[in-house]
Amino acid sequence: MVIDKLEIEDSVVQQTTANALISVHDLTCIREERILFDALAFSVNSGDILQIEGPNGAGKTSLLRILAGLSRPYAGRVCYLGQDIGRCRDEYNQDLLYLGHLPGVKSELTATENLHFNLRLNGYVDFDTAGILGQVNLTGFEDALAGHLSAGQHRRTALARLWHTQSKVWILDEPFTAIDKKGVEQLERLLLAHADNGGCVILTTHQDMNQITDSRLTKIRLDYRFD
Ligand SMILES: Nc1ncnc2c1ncn2[C@@H]1O[C@H](COP(=O)(O)OP(=O)(O)OP(=O)(O)O)[C@@H](O)[C@H]1O
Repeated sequence: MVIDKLEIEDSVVQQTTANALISVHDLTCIREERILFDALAFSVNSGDILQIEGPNGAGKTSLLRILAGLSRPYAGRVCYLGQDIGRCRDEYNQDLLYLGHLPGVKSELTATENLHFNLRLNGYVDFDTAGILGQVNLTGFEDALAGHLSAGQHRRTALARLWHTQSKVWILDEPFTAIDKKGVEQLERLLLAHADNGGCVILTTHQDMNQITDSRLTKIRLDYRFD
């Protein structure tokens, strides 16, 4: 019987990371001939909140995009439930909510239309748009064009889908940007509740968090490298 190398690697990965939602193996990323990180290995379980730290340009967004399957690493692999994400793309995409630091909100649509569009795109058909927008303090702005909203309200429009999604894996690039203090606390509580309900959160932020204490966080630091 011939077993290809990937099948052998898959079985090893499944044994070594049986309980992990996400596992990362020997991940290397090179941009513009600069190694951002190499041989990175870690896993993320249900209940985990993982913060990727590091200075501007260290490679945090690059790592999140690789974890979300939006770009490919130079080497290494990312697995979801022990399977390479390239091999379980549909299942992974269904369980993944990725919010990049450009929040994917269309200026020419209203807050309601944006939320509706994003939830429908992710397969949801039955939801209370006004109720969800109320959760992010956008009551009264439901019909405002996103292009006319403040920066914080614009960001809240993007974040609103977190209050409805059933995706387990949340990958969030700078989710607190432009959000006021109360909104940050509200979002932190939502992230904690999501993790407590069996999901996981992987995020970057340059902002201090108060609700999510250090004891609740796992941190991975990327440093700016010149080699
Ligand atoms: N698609 C790309 N092509 C070429 N270079 C890229 C690409 N994406 C990122 N880079 C470079 O990789 C480096 C890391 O960028 P990245 O956005 O991952 O950093 P970051 O840690 O998220 O920074 P910040 O804290 O400023 O958001 C930067 O020098 C950037 O110019």
